[in-house]
Amino acid sequence: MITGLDHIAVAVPDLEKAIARFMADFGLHYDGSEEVESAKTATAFFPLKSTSIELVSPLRGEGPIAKYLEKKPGGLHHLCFSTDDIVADVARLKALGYQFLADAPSPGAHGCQVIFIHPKSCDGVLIELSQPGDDHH
Ligand SMILES: CC[C@H](C(=O)O)C(=O)SCCNC(=O)CCNC(=O)[C@H](O)C(C)(C)COP(=O)(O)OP(=O)(O)OC[C@H]1O[C@@H](n2cnc3c(N)ncnc32)[C@H](O)[C@@H]1OP(=O)(O)O
Ligand SMILES: [Co+2]
Repeated sequence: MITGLDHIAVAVPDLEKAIARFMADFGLHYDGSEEVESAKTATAFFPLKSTSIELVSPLRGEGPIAKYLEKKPGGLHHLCFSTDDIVADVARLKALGYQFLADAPSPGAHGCQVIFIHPKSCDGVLIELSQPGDDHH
């Protein structure tokens, strides 16, 4: 079931510039970057008490964030909820009529299994569900 808010994602055109901004201007702890090949997205995380800010950026100019940035200079991109049983939550939400953007969870950052719900299923907000991998502490 949903156990918490895993992260809020901000789409940025220039990941390095945004990392420097969140470190220098907002004093957040930069926890490293990760290029998620399967999602064609470059990510950088700034853990906060019990959640994180995730920066998401095109990977080599490609991926869903590239498309998103064609229309907007950047912005709040998605909410990600942590779950301790992503398969059960997908089945439950599908039965409630939510449209998922994939048939099954796929690898996300930090070895998590993730899946997305179409914005039109949730008042225009893109929702991600994320289940930590086995080695997640
Ligand atoms: C998984 C690695 C990492 C992690 O946390 O571990 C990440 O979070 S990676 C993040 C990037 N990956 C994704 O976003 C995957 C899911 N996203 C998608 O499949 C697409 O971006 C999708 C389906 C949300 C939109 O696809 P696309 O842009 O090709 O379609 P449209 O432009 O036609 O958009 C359809 C409709 O949705 C609105 N839209 C698009 N993006 C968002 C958004 N982030 N939040 C809210 N609404 C969004 C768009 O404006 C269109 O609305 P309409 O009214 O029809 O114009
Ligand atoms: Co995310």
